[in-house]
Amino acid sequence: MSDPLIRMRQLRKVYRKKAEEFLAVSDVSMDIHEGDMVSLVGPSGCGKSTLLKILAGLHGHDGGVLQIGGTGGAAFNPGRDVGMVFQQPLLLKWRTVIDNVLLPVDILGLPRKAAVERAHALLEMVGLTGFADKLPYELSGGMQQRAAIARALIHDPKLILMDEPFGALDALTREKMNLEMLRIWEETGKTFVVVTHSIQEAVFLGTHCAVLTAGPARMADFFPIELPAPRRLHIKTNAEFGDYVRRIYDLLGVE
Ligand SMILES: Nc1ncnc2c1ncn2[C@@H]1O[C@H](COP(=O)(O)OP(=O)(O)OP(=O)(O)O)[C@@H](O)[C@H]1O
Repeated sequence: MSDPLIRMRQLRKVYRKKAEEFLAVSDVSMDIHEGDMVSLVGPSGCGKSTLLKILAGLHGHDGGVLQIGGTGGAAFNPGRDVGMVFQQPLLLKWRTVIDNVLLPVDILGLPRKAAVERAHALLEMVGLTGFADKLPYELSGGMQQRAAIARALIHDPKLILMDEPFGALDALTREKMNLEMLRIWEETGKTFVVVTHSIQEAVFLGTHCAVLTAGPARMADFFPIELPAPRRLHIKTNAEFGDYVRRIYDLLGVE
């Protein structure tokens, strides 16, 4: 098998404030290969966002090993090689949808002409054809989040990090967005790491799942999810799906 895009071994992060120390992430070990869709699930405060911030290069780590980028390729540059999607779309309200999608291009100083073409193609891919010149307030919450996904892909990053991307959406829109996201993942072949509070969502989306626990912070398990592809909503009624969900409930100590 090829070298992983991301290798973590016993990764650890401590937040320090004056004399106080708080262990936010510990014992995180996993290999993430190109094209994987990894879901990170766990209770509030178990360090999911902290782990994403470490992968995004926004925080350092205090112990263990983190290697990103595999071997043979150019060095991994988080500014260029990571696309982020947050719980809120965080679109700039004075910029049109296409100009929001182009924001990373402007920030990174990349050539705009080719990027405009790519932005239109991405808007088509996320189902927003015809909305390029609208302002964010003219879009529904789900549509805004689609624009945020297009923005995360515009600079062709190697790694897409999503922090509770559908947490602010209603249940039905969230299920639709899960399907959309799987389609986008299949079309782009990119590597995704997705934080979720929802055990069902973690199982439905992931090729792999990392289960984190709090108090003390640690990784309880990391395992592949071998459910039929392409995933369709009805697999949620399969016994195998239920087995994965139960495994996570057991790891989290939920009766
Ligand atoms: N900058 C910081 N300084 C100090 N402590 C922090 C900081 N950021 C997070 N923490 C603490 O680290 C722990 C992990 O936080 P983190 O945001 O990574 O958890 P999470 O699993 O993403 O939580 P949630 O699901 O509620 O978003 C929490 O107890 C939090 O209070």
